[in-house]
Amino acid sequence: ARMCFWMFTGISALVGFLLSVLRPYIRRFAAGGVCKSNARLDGKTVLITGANTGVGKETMRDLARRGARVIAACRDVSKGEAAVNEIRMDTGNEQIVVRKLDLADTRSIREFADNLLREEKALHILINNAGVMMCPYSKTEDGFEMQLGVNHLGHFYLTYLLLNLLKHSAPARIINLSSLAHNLGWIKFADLQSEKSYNSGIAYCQSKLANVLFTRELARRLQGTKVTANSVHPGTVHSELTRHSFMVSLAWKIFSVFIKTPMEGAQTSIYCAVAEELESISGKYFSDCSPAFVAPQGRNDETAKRLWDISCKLLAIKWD
Ligand SMILES: NC(=O)c1ccc[n+]([C@@H]2O[C@H](COP(=O)([O-])OP(=O)(O)OC[C@H]3O[C@@H](n4cnc5c(N)ncnc54)[C@H](OP(=O)(O)O)[C@@H]3O)[C@@H](O)[C@H]2O)c1
Repeated sequence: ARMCFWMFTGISALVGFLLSVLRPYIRRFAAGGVCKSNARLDGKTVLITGANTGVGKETMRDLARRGARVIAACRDVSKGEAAVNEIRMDTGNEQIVVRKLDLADTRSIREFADNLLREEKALHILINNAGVMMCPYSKTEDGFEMQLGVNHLGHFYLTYLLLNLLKHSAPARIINLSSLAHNLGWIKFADLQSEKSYNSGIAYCQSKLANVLFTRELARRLQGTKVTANSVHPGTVHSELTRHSFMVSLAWKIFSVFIKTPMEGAQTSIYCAVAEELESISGKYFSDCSPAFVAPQGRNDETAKRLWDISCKLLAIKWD
């Protein structure tokens, strides 16, 4: 027992020492790609969902610095106001507004879109960023499983309602926050809403795969419109996303040296929003500001079309 104790202590000390020496190098590696574009966004309007915290907030900070008018769509307006006030002070940009949007309620999405269409003359960049991960089983106001409902169906519906404005404002860009987790996902057509069995991890991966498939099919349908659609993996990022899973939250803390800050995590969204070389690139999936590997199930056009049709049916919309 004494030998085990000393071995454990020795190995821990060695690992601790190595980590402290290597920390700056690991951090540089973990930070990933950086958006190098200096493009300005004066006169452009950007909408970011879930902009009050995490990746969305840092994306807002950067795009506000570039002069954009930013609409921060948040389900909790007071949290949104706090984030926006901080960013107004930080960037000097006074053209940032908060609007209420609950993606777990199609009535809220409709109200949000109606107001936006009344108030805004143009929309150049839509960033479907909000997300929920591994929450206990629950349903949205419309009875959809929460992760599918918020991460996929909510953004699908929002995009549908705002698409004409984006087309009128073209060139315009749509950016959907997906995840590396899409690799582990599959679309459970026989039990899309996880009514027969629910696993919070499987449901999250399914919703993130749905983001990739939606982007793919949307890009195909948008050909020739000068509206592009791409999806993004922000990296593994310190944020509030892990709030529902103690184990994931613990893992994030233990491996924190490998995990991006929200500003590092925002780089790929920012890149997709502003990079000049992406003006006509559509239907791709990006990570670390570069095109990245898409799992075979995320490249399946049949699945993408089937998911599209089912999403329209669930939302009772006709989107040809
Ligand atoms: N963090 C990562 O490691 C990671 C990795 C891969 C992909 N992603 C993706 O990146 C995106 C941003 O995640 P994050 O890390 O920044 O997470 P976060 O800090 O938890 O932020 C998520 C945002 O979504 C909002 N939201 C949740 N449910 C909503 C609803 N029903 N209606 C409207 N807004 C809602 C949250 O609002 P409240 O503050 O009011 O809850 C919050 O503003 C997500 O789509 C996530 O899946 C993150």
